[in-house]
Amino acid sequence: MTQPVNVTVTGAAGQIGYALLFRIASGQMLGPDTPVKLRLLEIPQGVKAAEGTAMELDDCAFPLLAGIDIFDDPTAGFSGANVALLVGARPRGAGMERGDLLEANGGIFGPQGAAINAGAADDVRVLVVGNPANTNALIASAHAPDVPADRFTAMTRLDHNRALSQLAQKTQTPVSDIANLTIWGNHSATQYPDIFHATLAGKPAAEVVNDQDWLENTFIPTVAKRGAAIIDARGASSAASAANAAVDHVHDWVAGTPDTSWTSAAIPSDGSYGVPEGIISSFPVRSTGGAWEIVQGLDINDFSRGKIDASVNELVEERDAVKGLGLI
Ligand SMILES: NC(=O)C1=CN([C@@H]2O[C@H](COP(=O)(O)OP(=O)(O)OC[C@H]3O[C@@H](n4cnc5c(N)ncnc54)[C@H](O)[C@@H]3O)[C@@H](O)[C@H]2O)C=CC1
Ligand SMILES: O=C([O-])CC(=O)C(=O)O
Repeated sequence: MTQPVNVTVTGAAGQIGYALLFRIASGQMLGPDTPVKLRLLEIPQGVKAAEGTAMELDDCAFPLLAGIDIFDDPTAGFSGANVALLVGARPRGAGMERGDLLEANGGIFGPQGAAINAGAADDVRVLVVGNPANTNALIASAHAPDVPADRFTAMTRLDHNRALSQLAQKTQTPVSDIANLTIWGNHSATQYPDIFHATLAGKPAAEVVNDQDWLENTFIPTVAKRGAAIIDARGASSAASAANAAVDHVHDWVAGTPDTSWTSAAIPSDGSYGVPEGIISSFPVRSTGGAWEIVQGLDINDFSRGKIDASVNELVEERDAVKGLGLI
């Protein structure tokens, strides 16, 4: 039997945790031949609910689930972690400014980065889901100097999947026939879903769509503001779709992306496409050999350039803000 993979999930008692843990334990994230040991990390008030979720996980009798441990201490929770899913975060409260939110999350992601640095496995791969995800990932990475920076990523796969569905519906194309869509920038309303390199059954998507008004005034805002639309409709933020995207992200990171298409993930910039080095920005990415690579050599038209720059500028502002607060 293969050695179990240790998967630490923070915010395990939250709504994404509830949708995510069962998918991981069933083998959908790491494949049908890989046993997993779950390490659930919560704040003390969340431990009892996490215990309840663990009871339900037991009750599924998943053949691949090799154990569940629950922690309220990050150092213990990340000890030996091969995969770390950082879901728990401080939500924006009434009257909270962006600086307050960044500071509150710095208090979570700084210590978690340090705990990953201290005790995670050498091959640890980190996905930050908790918002503001890109900057939280930057904070965690800054506190983990011994872990290669490219192991810290943030989730824009939900945005990518939302964009796939919107384009599929507009063009009456099966999702499986769409390739090479990209989300650029921040997981925020400034993100840029880019169809200019996408293909629909091999045909250029922008030519098939041939509707700049739809692109600018329907597609981009629908994808970028989908999170708020879900909150408005459901009375709670996206949970099952966020969990699904986390499963997709880690699955592709570990197993590799198919040759037929790239995907989107927020990873540390190497300066590609004019994105300042070190910023954790969403790019077109492929995974080979267990590492993300930015797809190179794409022509960026003026429309895309403006949109990418706007979102990247927001990331630069967030980085400067957390630097100013002494969080990185
Ligand atoms: N990147 C993305 O695409 C998406 C990100 N999100 C974000 O994911 C995060 C989680 O969302 P939900 O599960 O709906 O929230 P939730 O409020 O239902 O659950 C969050 C859980 O995290 C726990 N928690 C808080 N601080 C913690 C800490 N320091 N250590 C461990 N656990 C901690 C809380 O006790 C709670 O159980 C939010 O920040 C949300 O904005 C949500 C959807 C999509
Ligand atoms: O704003 C939120 O908490 C939810 C979110 O990130 C999304 O659905 O994209």
